[in-house]
Amino acid sequence: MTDLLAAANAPGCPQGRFWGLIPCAGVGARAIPAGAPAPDLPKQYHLVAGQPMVLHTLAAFAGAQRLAGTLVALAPGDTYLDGYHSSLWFHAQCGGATRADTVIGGLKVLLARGAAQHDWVLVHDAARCLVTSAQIDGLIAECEHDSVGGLLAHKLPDTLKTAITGPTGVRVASTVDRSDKWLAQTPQMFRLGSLLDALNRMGAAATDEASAMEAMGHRPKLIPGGAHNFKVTYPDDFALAEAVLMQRGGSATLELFKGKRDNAQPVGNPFF
Ligand SMILES: Nc1ccn([C@@H]2O[C@H](COP(=O)(O)OP(=O)(O)OP(=O)(O)O)[C@@H](O)[C@H]2O)c(=O)n1
Ligand SMILES: C[C@](O)(CO)[C@H](O)COP(=O)(O)O
Repeated sequence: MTDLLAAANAPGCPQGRFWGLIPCAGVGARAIPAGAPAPDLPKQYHLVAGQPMVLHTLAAFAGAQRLAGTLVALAPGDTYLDGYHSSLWFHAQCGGATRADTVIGGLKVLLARGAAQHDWVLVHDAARCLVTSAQIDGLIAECEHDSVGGLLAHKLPDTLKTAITGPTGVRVASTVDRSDKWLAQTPQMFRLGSLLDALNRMGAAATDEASAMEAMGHRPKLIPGGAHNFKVTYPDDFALAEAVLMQRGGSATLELFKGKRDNAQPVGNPFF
């Protein structure tokens, strides 16, 4: 079994390898409490359960069995991760003004470092720090033989309203049928070349990878991801993420990166 998996990830494999890509170049404006000053660091570096949020995300990717490597796409000038090294991920300052720009920059770096057009890429928000290695491997297993690819998503659990804003405030305009509604999560998994083409065509209007693929006429697979795979977006979300991580034990991230800060030597990665 191990040999089979190694072969599936070998360079030149016709089925393609699997790469992680973590857009990590946002500022986290919605995570700042109303009236509070802007923090020194963007939200992905805030401490959650004792570690910078993105390290929890990276721990999940480091634990996924099928990935050949993971790229963290940082904003230009962001050196926060310089002291952290792992054979399983690397980082590059290839971020852009929008999430779509950052993903496009990351895809180009992967291609420049030897990834193939037909390789698969799993794009995942740095700020979605509760994803598990099992979910990442599960998404690969569900999508690797699909002609398009797919994404983790959560079937809408609540009644859905549209709103209208008028002189008496924000009021309900209508109630929408929720039977076919899902919340898009990440990772979102597509062939690297197809995704780059789709994002280049759609540009910043693509708030996720799937919407760019949809605009090309594709129908990505929806794979249930669960309520815990939420994106830390608003101030209250930090406490929720911390509670889930502490309930899980919270130690995997700590163990994985312990001692890797300061004077650590880069660890050789066969692909980078
Ligand atoms: N130009 C950007 C914008 C966002 N992201 C990343 O995309 C993910 C999801 O975006 P979001 O939660 O919206 O993060 P921010 O853009 O930082 O948040 P906000 O919109 O509140 O400023 C985050 O990991 C964020 O770092 C990115 O890499 N490049
Ligand atoms: C990619 C995403 O997390 C899927 O829900 C989402 O679209 C990101 O949107 P944001 O506005 O950049 O947070």
